[in-house]
Amino acid sequence: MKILVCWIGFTDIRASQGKANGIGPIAQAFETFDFDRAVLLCDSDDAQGQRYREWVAPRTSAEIDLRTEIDLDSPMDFEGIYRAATDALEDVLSESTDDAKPDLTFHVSPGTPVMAAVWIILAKTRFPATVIQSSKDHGAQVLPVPFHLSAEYIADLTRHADERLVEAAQAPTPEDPAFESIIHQCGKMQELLRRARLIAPRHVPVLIQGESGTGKELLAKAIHHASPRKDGPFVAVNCGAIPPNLVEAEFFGAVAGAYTGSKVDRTGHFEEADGGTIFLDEIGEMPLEIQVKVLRVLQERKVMRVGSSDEIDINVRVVAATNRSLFREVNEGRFREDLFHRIAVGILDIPPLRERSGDLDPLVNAILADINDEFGGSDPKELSTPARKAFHRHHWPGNIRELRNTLLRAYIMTSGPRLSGEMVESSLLTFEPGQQELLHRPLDDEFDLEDILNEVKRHYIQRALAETDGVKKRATELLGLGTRQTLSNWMDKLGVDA
Ligand SMILES: Nc1ncnc2c1ncn2[C@@H]1O[C@H](COP(=O)(O)OP(=O)(O)OP(=O)(O)O)[C@@H](O)[C@H]1O
Repeated sequence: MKILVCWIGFTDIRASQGKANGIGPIAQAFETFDFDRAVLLCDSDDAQGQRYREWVAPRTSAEIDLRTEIDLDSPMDFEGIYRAATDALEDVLSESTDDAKPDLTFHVSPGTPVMAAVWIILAKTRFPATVIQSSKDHGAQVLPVPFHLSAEYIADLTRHADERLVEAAQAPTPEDPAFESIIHQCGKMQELLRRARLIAPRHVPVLIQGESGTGKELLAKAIHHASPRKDGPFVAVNCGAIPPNLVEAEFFGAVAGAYTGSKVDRTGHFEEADGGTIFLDEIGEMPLEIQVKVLRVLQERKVMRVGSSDEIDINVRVVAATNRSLFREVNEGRFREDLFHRIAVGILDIPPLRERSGDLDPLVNAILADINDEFGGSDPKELSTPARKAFHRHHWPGNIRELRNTLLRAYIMTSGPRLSGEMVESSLLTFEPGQQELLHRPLDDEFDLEDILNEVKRHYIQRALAETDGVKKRATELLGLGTRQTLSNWMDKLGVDA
């Protein structure tokens, strides 16, 4: 269903009265494009609108939906124009079904510059649409609007929401033992956890963003345990790992018989999490049709099991996590903007390990202590100096799970009391940024040449320092850098510790 939405402008009215040089922008659009329906907004009197409709209707096969008596204070009344346009669009969308989603076009030429500006804002944010314009010389044509207002607008909104949260709590943050399991030392993690402690006790949804294995679930659990819901359940759901035919039943439950073979009622994850926290991991993978239903559950605080019409009250806090940019997912239409705003109230970005200068040693120590507790019994193992150096030499892109698995592999293979350098080396899965991988990264929105070059520099500086026991003069020679000062400058710039 192709729908044109626009104001009836002065030139259109004059054209219909035979007083303009040409047929006016709306009739021009009808000559170039086919529409099923045209929603025409008229801020002049009803009679004038009706006369225009009679004049323009024979020029198009589109059904004309004329909306008159729109009261504007002035042709520059931003608020009135915005409200009239969004009311009309909400109306149009409410009449549509999922199968017949309207394909919207906004015509920016009829009307005032403020009206044109509002169409562009709406087309790039709440109501994605094609924008067209027309002129006497070139007729009607699509107007390219090649920027992503939506992503910037969302980022800005969320930044403000975030700033407000931080400002609201400049008071010292309560120490909570729930966060003790998150090993850290670097400033970035300290700041992140300060904010997490502020958000945890409030009943606000949280969105945790970070690369795979950086500790998103660990942080989500800590938030739950530091909240008044700590005695309630913590239910973790990996949104990307549920078979499509079961998604609905998994989230909302199902009554016996709703599916072939189901003999008993099934409780959904939202119900399981009642009184506690539901952790929606990889929320970016949630299918769009489930997003609508999750949104409804969050708004109405009720779920309906598949096959039942009874509503069940639920009281859950949502903590969601993603390792992809949800801004981009929203912008590209894969994630609903309204759900994004529902869940992204407190936003926490976990930095990858490569940006956590100083965190490697405490993490290695803590993880080894954990492994010793679990497997060591009365014979705990420790790291030899070469083993520790081997950890420093390795390029850890960001993944703490990988660090843990490497330690565990080395531990299991070591029979004596001390993990050797060779054992650690042989336990490392070589994810080093080899030439192939470095030269074949996708040139997508994430690509940043500067970042890649810095990654390489950081990697070799860390290796040189590890191999020379931190003797900068030697490391400078190994790196072929000329002077020690150059090395120090690079280290400062890249955040590498001596
Ligand atoms: N700061 C930390 N201190 C101690 N252990 C950590 C830390 N961060 C992560 N870990 C450990 O690393 C492993 C991965 O963490 P977690 O599962 O929380 O990551 P994730 O970001 O949720 O991963 P994914 O994106 O794959 O779901 C877990 O064993 C976790 O306990």
